[in-house]
Amino acid sequence: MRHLTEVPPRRGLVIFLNGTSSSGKSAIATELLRVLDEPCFHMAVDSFHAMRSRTPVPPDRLDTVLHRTWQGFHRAVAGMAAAGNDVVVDHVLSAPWRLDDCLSLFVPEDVLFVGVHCPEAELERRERARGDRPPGLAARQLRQVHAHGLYDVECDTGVLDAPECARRIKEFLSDRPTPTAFQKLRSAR
Ligand SMILES: Nc1ncnc2c1ncn2[C@@H]1O[C@H](COP(=O)(O)OP(=O)(O)OP(=O)(O)O)[C@@H](O)[C@H]1O
Repeated sequence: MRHLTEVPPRRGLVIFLNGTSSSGKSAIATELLRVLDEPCFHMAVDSFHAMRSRTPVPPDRLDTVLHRTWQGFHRAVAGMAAAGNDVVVDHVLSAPWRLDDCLSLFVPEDVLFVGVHCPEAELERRERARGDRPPGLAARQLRQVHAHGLYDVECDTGVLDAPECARRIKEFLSDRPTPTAFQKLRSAR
């Protein structure tokens, strides 16, 4: 490897997968990384929580610690894209401030906003089968996660498998219309 003194400027693409827990975001992200032509990073909110030390947090500080983790995750995604890296974001927009924060940080024309849907009964079935998520978590998130009501692309993982969702997202990328969903959502604020 040569040590470069200059790297050509580039703005990274952000493929933003939003859906409840167990909706299939990670499975789609894994497929996207397999099929996309450019080097690409899967950035999942779960992996940011997993990076935190296991030191017990006093209950009265927990909300602050969690909010800093989410805010740091959003800024890390924006930073990777600003350095020219393509990113697949795997996130749960289960509170309105999370979308507002992302809208204020990401370059809106560079975001492909993907709604990952799954019927509630199937979410409950997956939760039981996985056994590593609290029962009812996805159902509790369902109402808020898609409340903003606007995407560039939507997938129903109750019908399509992850490779097919990834194929459709990749196909959409080849001829992306503007304004993007992020541009529309930002101008509506
Ligand atoms: N399209 C699909 N069809 C059927 N099962 C799927 C599909 N996508 C994912 N699954 C299964 O659903 C479970 C959850 O998938 P995955 O981990 O991708 O979801 P997630 O949205 O990333 O969840 P979390 O946010 O809780 O990490 C896994 O057991 C996975 O095998």
